[in-house]
Amino acid sequence: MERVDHLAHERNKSEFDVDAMKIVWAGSPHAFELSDRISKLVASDPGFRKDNRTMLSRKDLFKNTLRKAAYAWKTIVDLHLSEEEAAKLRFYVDEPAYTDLHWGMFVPAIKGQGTDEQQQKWLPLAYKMQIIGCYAQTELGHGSNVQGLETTATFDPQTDEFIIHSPTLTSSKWWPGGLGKVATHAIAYARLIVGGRDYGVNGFIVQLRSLEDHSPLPGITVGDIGMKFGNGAYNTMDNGVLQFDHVRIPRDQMLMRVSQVTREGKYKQSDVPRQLVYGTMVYVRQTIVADASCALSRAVCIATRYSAVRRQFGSQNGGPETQVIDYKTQQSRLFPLLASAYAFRFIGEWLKWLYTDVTQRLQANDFSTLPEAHACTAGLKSLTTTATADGIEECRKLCGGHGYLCSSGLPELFAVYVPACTYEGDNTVLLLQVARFLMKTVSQLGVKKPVGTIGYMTRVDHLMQCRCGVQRAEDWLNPSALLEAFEARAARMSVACAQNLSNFDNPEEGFAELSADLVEAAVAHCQLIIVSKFIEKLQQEIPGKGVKQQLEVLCNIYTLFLLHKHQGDFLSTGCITPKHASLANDQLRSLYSQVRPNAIALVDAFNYTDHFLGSILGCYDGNVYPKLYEAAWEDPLNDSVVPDGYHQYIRPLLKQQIRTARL
Ligand SMILES: CCCCCCCCCCCCCC(=O)SCCNC(=O)CCNC(=O)[C@H](O)C(C)(C)COP(=O)(O)OP(=O)(O)OC[C@H]1O[C@@H](n2cnc3c(N)ncnc32)[C@H](O)[C@@H]1OP(=O)(O)O
Ligand SMILES: Cc1cc2nc3c(=O)[nH]c(=O)nc-3n(C[C@H](O)[C@H](O)[C@H](O)COP(=O)(O)OP(=O)(O)OC[C@H]3O[C@@H](n4cnc5c(N)ncnc54)[C@H](O)[C@@H]3O)c2cc1C
Repeated sequence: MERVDHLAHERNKSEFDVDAMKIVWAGSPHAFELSDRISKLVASDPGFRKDNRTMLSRKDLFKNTLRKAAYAWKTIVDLHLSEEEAAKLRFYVDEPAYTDLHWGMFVPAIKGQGTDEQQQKWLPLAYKMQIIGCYAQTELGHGSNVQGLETTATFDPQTDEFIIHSPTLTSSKWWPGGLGKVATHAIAYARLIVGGRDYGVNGFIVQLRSLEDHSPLPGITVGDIGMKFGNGAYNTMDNGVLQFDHVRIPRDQMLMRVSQVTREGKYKQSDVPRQLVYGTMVYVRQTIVADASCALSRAVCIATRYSAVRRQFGSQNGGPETQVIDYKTQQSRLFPLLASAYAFRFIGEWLKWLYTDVTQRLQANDFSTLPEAHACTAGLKSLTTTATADGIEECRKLCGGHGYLCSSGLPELFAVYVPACTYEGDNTVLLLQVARFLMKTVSQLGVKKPVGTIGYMTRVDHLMQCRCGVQRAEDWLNPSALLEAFEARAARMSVACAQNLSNFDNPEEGFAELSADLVEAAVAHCQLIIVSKFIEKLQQEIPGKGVKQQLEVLCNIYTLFLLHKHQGDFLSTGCITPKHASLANDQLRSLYSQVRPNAIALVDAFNYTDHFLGSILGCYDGNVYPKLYEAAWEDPLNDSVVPDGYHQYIRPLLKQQIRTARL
């Protein structure tokens, strides 16, 4: 039977070359070809089916994840997939699993913090999955405060070993993904104690389980920490608890790139800064930013397609009702999220570039850009994950009642995504790191020239007193007007915080007292980075009919939406007047009308398969109602017409009601 495309009339309206946009979204023709091929490979293989996840018990769910991970590995080996192809395949399998931590943190930690010899020894085993690793940093008592970790690694010069020990209940490792049931090895973070002196936290490679029968090694107590938020969702992951009871490991299993302990028990610090011990977190935060656009674009794709299918009210003379996407309120909630998905895509690309650049500099012993890289990865991770988690929930509401069904894909997407606001650094804690960087920059103005993303501070005198020149709504389309408003707001908020801080005798006390304002200043700075990189992206040549114009509309929506949402900041710092704010809002409304005919094509450009989207509401052909109806009958509760428990719990009730009625 020929498939009917219920969204064809929407696709026909689009004013740009969707195939060209697909390449812009993917990043390059090569990236597009890779994503397209691998996503179709996964979608067409029943071994990667995922539509039954929310109905399985935890044990069945977990076993199914193990099966899928093993099947994915077999596919990778059988098809001789490259590293890049394998990573894409894991991405499209779309199920949190121990492999995320093995490839995403264990391997990068050895690469970033191990010496050449350590890499030569451990990486080949990890690459072939002959060992499976996790990243065991967080403890029951401490996650954010890494310096507060309690696990100890005490050097024993007699045996040339470290003794890894959990001295308290609160020092139990708690949360590491893959630890609970699978990992054979961990990078465990512990306080390095040499000759009775505490040298702070460092990473150690510790074997946890036998490679023969998977039983925990002597001195190791390990298990899963229990069910987490939502059905299915992150419960495919075995986040674990781990205690060490005087576990001995050879000295050469301390990751020794940053500091070393010699055979004689001497501690040595390399030339590299100590902060590189935190390097794996910087790497993962950068990947999380890139990932935010994937999660948000999925939710937006579902909500946009469904908003074009769904009709409510407004029928004229018995004709069709209004598509809900035509309501201005729906547009004002949905289109900023569509624009954010594109903005996060481009900031993710830029951050990847920044990370590569800082890595190359570190290799050449140039550590000058490390503080900026830390501030950018921390701040952008915080901003994009908060906006994405909120955005997925908004998309669920945009889909009305049907958005609450698991078959919409949105509840599970939210439940899987929302811990991103906490893991790899709580979002508020990370913004406070950005605020420290900003306060340091302001205090050094005139002594040290700010560069890179903080370069706008060189014009602080101008930014403190400039006036917005916008006179008509269209003037807000001028990138210089937008940039200056965002730069002035960010600079003024940072300078105001710095001035307030100077009123305190004790700077740390002042920082704690003003921390809520400091977080807002950090948000303003990070929003400026995203806006400025989107504008920079549009200064490049972008091929394809109408593609650049669409991106300009999205960039303006993203920027003016932020200005509208945070107009309190812009007004209170005097960067704009109420008249400017009102003109910005007028312009925003007009931009929504421009994006409307292109909305479906703009989400088609994500090129997601129905398998990856995992949503009846978001399916490509828009044939929503028959699919919802069919799916309802597949629920196990509908296996029988009369439910289990009828004779025990319903019938006696009904009988009792009959007797009461007769009385
Ligand atoms: C494709 C693959 C996908 C992979 C996805 C994986 C799956 C994901 C699944 C989920 C997986 C989830 C997995 C997980 O969740 S793994 C666990 C993740 N845990 C965290 O993220 C903990 C968060 N806490 C911290 O990072 C630190 O303790 C903070 C930063 C809060 C404070 O720390 P501390 O109290 O020690 O520091 P300080 O404030 O005295 O500052 C000291 C100096 O150090 C500088 N500094 C601080 N940090 C960094 C840094 N990073 N690079 C460079 N520099 C840094 C700082 O600017 C300052 O500089 P200066 O001012 O003195 O110059
Ligand atoms: C799903 C998931 C997977 C994870 N995977 C791993 C893993 O693989 N490996 C691993 O090691 N860890 C992992 N973690 C742990 C994670 O990294 C930590 O939970 C995270 O760093 C937050 O730390 P916390 O839990 O100690 O939060 P807390 O620091 O206790 O935060 C609690 C509250 O206190 C606030 N707060 C804390 N400090 C400050 C401050 N200085 N100023 C103001 N407010 C503050 C926070 O904003 C938050 O509101 C995972 C966590 C989750 C949820």
